Amino acid sequence: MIIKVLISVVLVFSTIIVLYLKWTFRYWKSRNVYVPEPSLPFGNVNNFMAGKESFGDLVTNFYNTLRAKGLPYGGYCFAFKPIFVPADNNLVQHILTTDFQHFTDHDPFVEDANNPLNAHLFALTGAKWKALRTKLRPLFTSGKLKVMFPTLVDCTNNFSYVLDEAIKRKEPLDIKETFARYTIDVIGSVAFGIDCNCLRNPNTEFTTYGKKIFDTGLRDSIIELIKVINPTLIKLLRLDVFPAGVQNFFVNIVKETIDYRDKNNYSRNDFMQLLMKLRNQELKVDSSIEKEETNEHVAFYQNGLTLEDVAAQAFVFFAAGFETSSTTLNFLMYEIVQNLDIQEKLREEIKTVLKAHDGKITYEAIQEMTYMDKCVNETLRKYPPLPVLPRLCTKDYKVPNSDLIIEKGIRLSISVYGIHHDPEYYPNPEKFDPERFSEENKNKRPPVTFLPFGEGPRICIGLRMGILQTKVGLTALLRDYKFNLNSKTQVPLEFIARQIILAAKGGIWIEAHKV
Ligand code: HEM
Repeated sequence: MIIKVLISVVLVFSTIIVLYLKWTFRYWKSRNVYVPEPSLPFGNVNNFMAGKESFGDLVTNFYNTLRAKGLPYGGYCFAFKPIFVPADNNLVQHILTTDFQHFTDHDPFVEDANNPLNAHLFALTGAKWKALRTKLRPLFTSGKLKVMFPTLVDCTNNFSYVLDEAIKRKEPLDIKETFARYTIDVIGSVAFGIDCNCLRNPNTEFTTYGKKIFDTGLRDSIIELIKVINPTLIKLLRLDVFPAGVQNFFVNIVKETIDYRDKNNYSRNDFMQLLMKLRNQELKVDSSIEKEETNEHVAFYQNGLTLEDVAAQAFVFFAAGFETSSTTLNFLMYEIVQNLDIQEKLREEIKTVLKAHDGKITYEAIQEMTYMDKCVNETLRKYPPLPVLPRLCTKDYKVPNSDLIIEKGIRLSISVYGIHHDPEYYPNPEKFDPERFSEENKNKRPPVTFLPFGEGPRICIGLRMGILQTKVGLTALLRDYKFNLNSKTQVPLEFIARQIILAAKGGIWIEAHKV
């Protein structure tokens, strides 16, 4: 009897879910917006949920379909939730910049005392985001970066340790691994004030937990699904957004660092010191910025950052900074081991510029390397580390030249990868051609067609730092070594399906030789 009742309850419950899903699948059709036919159980993301397709590929394919059909936008269904995808350049510009006040957030934010790391800049929403962004802005001025510059250069010293060892053993190198260890050394040092020394010792806790952040699997797809269905469920179900141990590791490191510096009156030129100043309210917010803010924001300024706020920001600098930059270096290397003429031209520029700076890698020398700038930009175009920009509609929005209203609460996916590979903006998009970024060619393209760092008020706050550490790493390497592609690398590349950040299947393997 009980079993019969249970079966009936399950049947009724499943029928309600199926009917509800089918009803939500009609969301876009009922508004005359193009949507590929959604199917049970997850609408248009069944392949993503099964790990067969990356989220980046999913959105890129959809963007390409919209462009092929000549449509300015379309929608897809992530289970219950309708997602909006703009494909028209003007509309993308409106969303990211002109009409930003309707799209201020990345994701709905879940405030949760059990997950203090959640309160980082990328995740925060509305007034809190704006207030914190204003507070953090002074940390990233070129003056501050110049002060941190010697740390970046110091971190390159250990490249030789890894490369010379590989040369001695006649072994190829998984270059992504080497670059990740370099960028962990840089960000660990500038964000946490800790000499991680990962290039010399690959088995530090920083490497383990750093990699864990991006070791995405089925668990992350499920968390993503729960976030899409209803983010507050994360809090209710007491789910940890980050893999086991990550939270404790980063919060404890920050506590220990702050305690040590406070007790020993010790200070360093790094982000941690600046964050500590914000905590103690020593770092003044620019008064012109303060005037722009509403009372709500000003009230938020009046409190310094809490220890958890500091931990969350140091964490996001680390998470957002190390994998993105090492990914850029990784794909840049992939291109220059196949285009040896470009590698040689880069090396020539490095030699010439460094000669004029007494052989030293200085901040000014890096700014003079214009060909390197083009190569880094072309890498970021062809391989944007974040292939999709997320946005949340925070205020109903009428799409220009259309009757469609994007309702508050609707999520958006902006296909950076799709735009960067759109032949209308970048003819022959699979060709690696740094000259696309000559001043003349840049000026020919419409705005918002180069989005590796996003755009508008929510643009990457660490943009200059990311570019700088990529260029410093590349300068040190090409000054001293030549590189070839090893046959272990899969050509053409395939991207790993479950990764949020673009990553090559099987890694990129290279052989190093002394110059
Ligand atoms: C090549 C390196 C990097 C790339 C490609 C990159 C890319 C991005 C992108 C695409 C966004 C989202 C922007 C948007 O929504 O419009 C972002 C946001 C962010 N990035 Fe980066 N990033 C890089 C390096 C860094 C570094 C070095 C740091 C810190 C030290 C950093 C910290 C952040 C933070 C805190 C945000 C959130 C900003 C906000 O929501 O206000 N990033 N980044």
